Amino acid sequence: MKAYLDLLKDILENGSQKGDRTGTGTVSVFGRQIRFDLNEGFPMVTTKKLHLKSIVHELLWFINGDTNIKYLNDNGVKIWNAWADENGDLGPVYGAQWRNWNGEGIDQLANVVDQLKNNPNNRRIIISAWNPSVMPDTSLSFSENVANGKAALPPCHAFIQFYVADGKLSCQLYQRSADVFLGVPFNIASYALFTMMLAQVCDLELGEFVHSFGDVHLYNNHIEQAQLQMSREPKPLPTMKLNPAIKTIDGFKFEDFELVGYEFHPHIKGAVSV
Ligand SMILES: Nc1nc(=O)c2c([nH]1)NC[C@@H]1CN(c3ccc(C(=O)N[C@@H](CCC(=O)O)C(=O)O)cc3)CN21
Ligand SMILES: O=c1ccn([C@H]2C[C@H](O)[C@@H](COP(=O)(O)O)O2)c(=O)[nH]1
Repeated sequence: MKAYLDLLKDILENGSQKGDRTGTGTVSVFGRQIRFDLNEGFPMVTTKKLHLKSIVHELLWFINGDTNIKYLNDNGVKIWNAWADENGDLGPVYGAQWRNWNGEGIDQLANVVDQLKNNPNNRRIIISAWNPSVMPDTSLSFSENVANGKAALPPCHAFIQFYVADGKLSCQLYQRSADVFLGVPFNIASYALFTMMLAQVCDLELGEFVHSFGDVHLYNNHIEQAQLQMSREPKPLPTMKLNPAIKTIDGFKFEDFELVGYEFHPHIKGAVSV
């Protein structure tokens, strides 16, 4: 995970101080890209312990088209609680856009599976979570926006393209806004896993996960945590095993994933800016 540590260093060395919506303030750079060959191990950050359970449940929750935190909370995952309304709703966030874009019955994920299987040379194999018609009004609260049919937060990982060459599946994500200490380690593992799941159900080998960033920032209250990570030696990457019996993208359950050989340095706490 040298690419991740290099990104932290780049932000600390080249970043500008920038205010932000949450009021915390960040050190920020614009326009960066990191890439991971998925044949070289599963890209889990090793310089702090990552909570894979939250990552897997969140991904299954997106795939289910779910936008209420109940499923996450029932499985002990609290990472979306701060933005949900009193009923647990987040409005039309990722799951809604992936499986039922704009409420129009457009299932982008099913279309991706179909194209990967039947038309892999296609240059239009895309999922867009970005939907201008559900952008929140930032002068209102999260729950007021949800009540108005808007998303509590606009998507950060917004645009995903898949690519097949030589029988290998690659994925590129455009992330418009990236919390490099808390969100990015989750996002890398999540999209690596998503690519592996799609490769399995579409009978493809693994290619790369390419992660492109817009505003990639370190919150000012995460600087010491980032420096501690940079002082640590990365460990070899683990291997992710998927239950080979699963042949549909909707067929995966939590028990179908096994991470083997994850070596890590101790967890590092950091407050999330809401
Ligand atoms: N400021 C901010 N950063 C984010 O990364 C982020 C948001 N907001 N809002 C929407 C989602 C929610 N995400 C989150 C929220 C919290 C954690 C977090 O607290 N992580 C801790 C605990 C992990 C756990 O409980 O499983 C960590 O140490 O990684 C991670 C991702 C990613 N997104
Ligand atoms: O998957 C995610 C979701 C969110 N983030 C971060 C990026 C920003 O720090 C905040 C969102 O705030 P905006 O003002 O809407 O940009 O959440 C992430 O890194 N990964």
